[in-house]
Amino acid sequence: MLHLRYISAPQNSKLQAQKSFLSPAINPSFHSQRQERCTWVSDKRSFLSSITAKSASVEAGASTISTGTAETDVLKALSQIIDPDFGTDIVSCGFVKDLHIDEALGEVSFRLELTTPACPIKDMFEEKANEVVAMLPWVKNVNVTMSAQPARPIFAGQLPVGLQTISNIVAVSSCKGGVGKSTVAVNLAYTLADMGARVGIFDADVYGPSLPTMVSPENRILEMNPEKRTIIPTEYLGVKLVSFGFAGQGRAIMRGPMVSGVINQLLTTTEWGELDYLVIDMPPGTGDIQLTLCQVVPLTAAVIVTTPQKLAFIDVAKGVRMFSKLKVPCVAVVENMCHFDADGKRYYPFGRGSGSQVVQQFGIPHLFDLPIRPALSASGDSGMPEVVADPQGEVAKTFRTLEFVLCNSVPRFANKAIRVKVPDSDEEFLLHPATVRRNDRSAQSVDEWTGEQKLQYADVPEDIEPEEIRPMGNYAVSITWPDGFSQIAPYDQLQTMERLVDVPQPTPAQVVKAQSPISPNFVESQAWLM
Ligand SMILES: Nc1ncnc2c1ncn2[C@@H]1O[C@H](COP(=O)(O)OP(=O)(O)OP(=O)(O)O)[C@@H](O)[C@H]1O
Repeated sequence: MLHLRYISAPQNSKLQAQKSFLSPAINPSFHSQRQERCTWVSDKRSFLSSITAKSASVEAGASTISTGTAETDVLKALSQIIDPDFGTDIVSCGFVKDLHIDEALGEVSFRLELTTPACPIKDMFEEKANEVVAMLPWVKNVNVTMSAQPARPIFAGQLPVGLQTISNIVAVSSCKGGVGKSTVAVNLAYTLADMGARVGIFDADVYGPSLPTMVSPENRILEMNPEKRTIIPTEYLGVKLVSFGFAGQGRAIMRGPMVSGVINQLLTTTEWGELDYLVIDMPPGTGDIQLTLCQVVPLTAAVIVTTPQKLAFIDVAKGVRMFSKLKVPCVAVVENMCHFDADGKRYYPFGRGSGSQVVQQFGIPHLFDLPIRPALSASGDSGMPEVVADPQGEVAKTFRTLEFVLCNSVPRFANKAIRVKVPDSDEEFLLHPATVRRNDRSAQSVDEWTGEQKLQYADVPEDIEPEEIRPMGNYAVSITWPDGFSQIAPYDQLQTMERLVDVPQPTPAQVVKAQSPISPNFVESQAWLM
């Protein structure tokens, strides 16, 4: 079942991290001879798909006509529900908001605010929340509403205004044309939208834009805001759309640098508004145009589309390497047109195995097969994505699983991170400061005798920053936190914590901006090297 997949391979590090947070004290070796260093870095990139448990998780003040016991009952009941992604209960995660209790009438209402509106298990959360609260003996009526946290800006202050309110930017890429990249991009975008996310599609293919054929917006020409000199996206079924094909120019005859300029202008001057996901339909290939695009935009994740031919493997490998160099995680490979069924048999007209070879060789966690389906082609040509035309069909099911994988594989990026360096082993990784603080195993955080966790998840603000990090011999670092707490963090323990994904190096323009007084941390961070 889907639920099982949710905690599959890509989540291992998270689960391990949570285990170390929740379980009794681990036994780090205090005699490690490694010389490791911690650096405090901050690149202004906000956490994607993360939670903010800044304050007490429930707005207790909002409760009405309730006794403390009733409220405790409700919270206790809700704390049985564990978010498999964070390994923590939904109360500690800060998801429960606006709790209202009328004990006399037996009425309870609250809102569950999730990290993303496209949360694949939101229905499960809603159902479970209803169920556990309804089981309380005095409860007669439960009213649960679902909502999502607002989009979080990425590289806030360092990106063009139009991109500042986009939470996740996902590249759908292929190394050759005609393999079905646009088909995947469009159907993925509409699946995300169907899950309740605010979505945009940017068709970055200037030479052969496919988006205008695949969707049918009423307004087929992009409008300009003459005052702000910005582009207003057109829209179809709630998804915002920008394509050169909507610029009234048709296909372009342009040289590379000019193309890059046009793509960047279209992308960065668009008023996207708040988006949970921007899906970029990349131009095919791995040349300068693609590279420039990836450098301008802080990509959250990439999905690679390929066909099963052996030859395609070489091209796909190029794509994976490009994203890997840019430190963009490839979360899935879609092997399109892999087979078709006829006369009760399955045919593989392009051979088999190149997708699984990519997955094995590059450690990409998920492979999806998309068969050749006349309906997919027809829906592409008719301007209505297949997942919209046939939401219960096989294709829609595949895309729901891809959406599920994407939402759960979107890594937690380094916003402000502690860089742990292991000079003798080349090992270097980033940790979120709040994770480090939450994993403190001292007597102040964990009961020495029972192993019971005293420091609760929500006790540590998500945006906590260390004041000072000092090495202690070669086995640990001492971290001073703003509340005065001095944490001794052994390197062995740091190694078990959930790691953040490093982000692409900033472009010179970003560094220059980061040196302004508005965002000093970027540069300051480089000085934390020990
Ligand atoms: N699985 C499939 N079954 C049938 N037709 C498909 C399938 N996938 C894609 N197609 C069709 O193949 C054609 C090419 O697909 P698409 O435009 O998505 O490819 P692309 O890689 O984006 O191409 P380009 O690089 O030229 O933009 C389209 O007509 C599309 O409808």
